[in-house]
Amino acid sequence: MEVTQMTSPIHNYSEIGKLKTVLLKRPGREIENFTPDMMPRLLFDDIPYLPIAQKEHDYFADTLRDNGVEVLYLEKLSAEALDAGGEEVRNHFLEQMLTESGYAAGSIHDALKEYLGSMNNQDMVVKIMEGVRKNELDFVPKDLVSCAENQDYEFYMDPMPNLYFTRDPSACIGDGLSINHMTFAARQRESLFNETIIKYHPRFANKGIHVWRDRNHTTRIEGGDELVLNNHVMAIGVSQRTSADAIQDIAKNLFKDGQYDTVIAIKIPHNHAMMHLDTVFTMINYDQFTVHPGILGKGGQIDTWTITPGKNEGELNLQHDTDLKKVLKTALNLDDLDLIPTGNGDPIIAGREQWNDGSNTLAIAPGVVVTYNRNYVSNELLRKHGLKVLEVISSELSRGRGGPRCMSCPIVREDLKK
Ligand SMILES: NC(=[NH2+])NCCC[C@H](N)C(=O)O
Repeated sequence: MEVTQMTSPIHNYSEIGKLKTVLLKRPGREIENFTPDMMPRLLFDDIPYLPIAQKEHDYFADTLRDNGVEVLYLEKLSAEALDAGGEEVRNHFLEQMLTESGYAAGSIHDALKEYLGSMNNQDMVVKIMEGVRKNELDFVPKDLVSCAENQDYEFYMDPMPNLYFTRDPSACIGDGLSINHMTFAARQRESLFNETIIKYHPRFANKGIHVWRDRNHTTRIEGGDELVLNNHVMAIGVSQRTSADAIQDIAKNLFKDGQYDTVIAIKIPHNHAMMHLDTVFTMINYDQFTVHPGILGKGGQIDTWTITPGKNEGELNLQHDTDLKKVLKTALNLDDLDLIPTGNGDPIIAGREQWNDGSNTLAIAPGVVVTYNRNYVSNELLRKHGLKVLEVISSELSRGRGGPRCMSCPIVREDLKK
């Protein structure tokens, strides 16, 4: 099924088509603005060293630019969207952000509104991302609600250190996107930036972008689980971050309003190291994939459900199978395919390199992938399988538990030639 010409500002019909436009977020003070006891709740396993993390991220962005990719930044687009939307949009965004930060009304709400409201849009966006400490406000709690706040806690608004993982709050699928209700409170506010950009930024507003599923849901889905395998097949992880309900819900929408007719739900272990499908499985060429052996059972089996439209609208057919290769070959119409094991079959190396996102590759063209340099065993194996591997530096970036695919949200890719 051929894809329409690129009329929408979003055009993403595969995991491997030549990457033309991508959304990144440069790490800011938010990745240092927390203490060790906050790490579990903020989903971090260490506290990165900001200047080096920024240097590494700039290297990542330059690697993409050097390969013809237009790099957009979340923090810039968010401020530009508020500029374009005017005072009413800015006020609604700030009120929504304060509400989702726990302050819908009251004296603390008013103090935060005055503090953030005194800034221009760029400074306000950056400050919200960095977090707001109590000592930044000239505010003395007087009423019961504000006095009852935990006085020992440093923040009114938590930092948002996971923002540089732009993969997760939204996912571009075809000429639309999902704007995600995410799983943990630490990340749930993130997709408000994406929603604001799509609604009000001149590049995206009123351009016929289809929202396959918006953030106003209780069931959860994150972009690390959403893989666009081609122009009619998706793979979505049933994971720590994405529920089966949400998968069925977006599948119905994609089938009804899009050109997608197949969603392969892949059940992976529910844990922090493998929080998304793309930490253990990515598509890197027409018939090549990375896979972490740790998700495959003794005979290589894994639970998958191939979801297709049912007889009547809104109904779904599910076909369970445990042979991943067979499921992919059938759905993608491939005679054979190459599942390349992270760590080259060594269980210790596989565990180490998966932890540091050795499976989390970003394809910028068929057979051309960006990976973390630290995963040298997996990188060497990819080269032996004919991949062109562009390594980026990662000592500080990887402390957030995400790799090149996590740190990127493809917006435009060229259609596949075959
Ligand atoms: N697509 C991905 N694998 N994203 C990785 C996100 C890492 C982040 N610390 C979290 O736990 O959410």
